[in-house]
Formats: sequence, C-alpha cells, structure tokens
Amino acid sequence: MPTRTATPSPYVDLSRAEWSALRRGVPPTRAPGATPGTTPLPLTADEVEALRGLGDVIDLDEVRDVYLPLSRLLNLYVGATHGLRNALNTFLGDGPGGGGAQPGTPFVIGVAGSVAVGKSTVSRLLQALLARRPEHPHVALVTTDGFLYPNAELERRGLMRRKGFPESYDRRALTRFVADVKSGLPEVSAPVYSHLAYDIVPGERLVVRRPDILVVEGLNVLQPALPGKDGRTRLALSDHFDFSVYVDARTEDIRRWYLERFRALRATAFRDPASYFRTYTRVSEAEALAYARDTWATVNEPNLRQNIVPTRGRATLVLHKAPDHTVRRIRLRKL
Ligand SMILES: Nc1ncnc2c1ncn2[C@@H]1O[C@H](COP(=O)(O)OP(=O)(O)O)[C@@H](O)[C@H]1O
Ligand SMILES: CC(C)(COP(=O)(O)O)[C@@H](O)C(=O)NCCC(=O)O
Repeated sequence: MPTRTATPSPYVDLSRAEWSALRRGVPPTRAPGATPGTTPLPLTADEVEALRGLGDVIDLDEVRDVYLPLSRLLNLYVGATHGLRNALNTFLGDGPGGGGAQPGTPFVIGVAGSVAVGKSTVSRLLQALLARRPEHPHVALVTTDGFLYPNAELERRGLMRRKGFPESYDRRALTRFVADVKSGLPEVSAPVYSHLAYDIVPGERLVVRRPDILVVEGLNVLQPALPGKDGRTRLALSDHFDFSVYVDARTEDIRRWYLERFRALRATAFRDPASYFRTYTRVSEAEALAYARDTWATVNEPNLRQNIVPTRGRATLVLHKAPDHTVRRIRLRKL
C-alpha cells in the first residue's frame, strides 16, 4: 500500500491549549505576588482592564494563554530581524548608498481585521507587553483611520458610505508614513481621526519619534500593492511589516459585537454633545439599531467580505475568536 503523505501547508494550526503551552521560556519581567509554579504575568488585572475596548472581553487567563506566547514569538522575531539587518550591514559595509539598514530600524507589526472584531484591544495589549522588555521599551501604536480622507473629501468623491473601504484612505500617505518611520526619521507625524466627530480632526497630528517597535492597526493593512499610473508596482504598506496579525471571527459574531457596541455607545459616547451620532440617543433604540444594522449590511460586511477576509492568508498569524471573544484557534504561517 502506498503511504499517503500529508499535503504540505504553509500554515500550522494550533488549538488554544497547544498555543498556550508555547509561552514557556517567557522570562519573568515583573512578578510581585506571583504564585510559585505559575508563569508570572507582566500585567495586572487593572492594567488589562484599562486596555480593553468597549464590548471586548479580556482577562488574565487570555493574557497568559494567548498573548504571552505571542509576545514570546514576537521577541524572537525582533531578535532575528536585527540579526538579518546586521548581516545586510556587514555585506554592504561602507559601500555605495552609505551602507545598509540604519542601526535601530524599528520592527513593524501590522494588525488587521474587521470593524468591531477587537483589533484595538489586541494592539494595545501587544504594545503594553512588548514595551515591558528592556531591549525595546518604546512601542508606538498608530491606527490607519488617521489616513481616511476627511468627510468633506469623501463627500466630494461620493465615498461617505464607503468609509473603511481601501479607496476611502490616502494610501500613499499611509505607506509613506510607515516607510518614513522605518527609515529612522527622527520625527514622523500622522493625521488624527476622531470616532466622536466621525471625521479627521483638523490640525491635530500624532507624532512618532524613532520607536523600537511600531504597531500599525487597521482594516486594510494587509492589502496588496496598487499598480501606479505608470504601470509600475509600488511597495504596499504590508511590504514594510516584519510581522502581521489578523484578528478573525465568524461574520455573524462580529455583526453581533458591532450591534452590541452600538447599543452600548448610545448609552455612553453618543451622549457627548460633540458626537456625530447624537441623533441616535434621541430616537428609539429600535430606530437607532435599524441604522446600525443597515450600516453593517451595506458598509462594514461588504468591506469585510470583499476586501478584508481576502487578505487573511497573507498574515503571519491569525487569531480566531469564539462567540465569547476568547481566542480558540491560532494559525501561524511557516513560510
Ligand atoms: N461611533 C463610535 N464612537 C466612539 N467610539 C467608537 C465608535 N466606533 C468605534 N469606536 C471605538 O473605536 C475603536 C476602534 O473600533 P473599530 O475600528 O471597530 O476596531 P476594533 O473593534 O477592531 O478595535 C474601538 O475601541 C471602539 O470602541
Ligand atoms: C473608522 C473605521 C473606518 C475604522 O478605521 P481603521 O482604523 O481600521 O482604518 C471604522 O471604525 C468606521 O467608522 N467605519 C464606518 C462605518 C461605521 O460607521 O461603522
């Protein structure tokens, strides 16, 4: 009988238990009061609570089982990437072009996924965990919404109901921003988006000053390169990533999280006189939710299906969340 060989796959699929076992080797960074025999947690319950986004569920079990192995893997990648850059510098020496990569080139991580999947909580947790390491204490976090065109420009282009689609961003400026940070410029700034105003904040900038690690979070960070007008392919944003994470869940679950969050925002942020969504506190809950359902069905879900899910296979790591927000399956790209 011929032996059947498994089809080679570029991915390795792990259960939560298998992945969680890989956290071993995380050196204790701060462990006051840790129970002997347990992996010390670098964050307290209060710190985790402060990083949690509205509607997200995250606790110390999740940090230990999911995010400690991830920060261990990332620490290994950061070290290996510096080794590669040193190799390039050794090869180029003081040759043409002034030698190789700058010493201290930031390590760049992309975090992708749907609206309301919980990317911001994942990104803030990664930022906090990675910054605990003395080798890379300065971890900057940038969300791509700052590169959305202002509402006036979206109106002009007929894109107000396409917010979050690739064409609603100034993609060239976003890629240039990350390239500038990566090239070691002392100070690089990005525009700022306000969820409250539902628009870019005029005149406000987020300044990034030579971080050790840059986390770039957004719906479309794994989109492939756009062909230029001259037919030449440009570098895509993701060509600047040293590692990427896709936060995944069933579309039905994400839809429910989006609607639950809208309901929670109606009782909180939407009450702010500056909120773009203030009208939805003055109508019935049924009317407000009808608007949210329509936005999900006509904007966010089509964007998820057409643009975001197709980029999932490009991520270095996929975190798959169960209906209760906990990560249950992990897919790591080997090649
Ligand atoms: N209309 C809104 N008003 C205030 N905050 C919002 C609004 N919509 C989203 N947010 C907040 O903005 C952040 C980013 O949301 P989103 O882009 O849906 O990504 P994710 O849920 O994957 O982090 C979340 O912390 C969310 O709670
Ligand atoms: C601002 C967003 C496009 C997300 O932007 P990102 O930071 O992922 O680039 C999204 O949260 C959003 O507001 N979408 C518009 C549709 C809606 O109101 O849900």
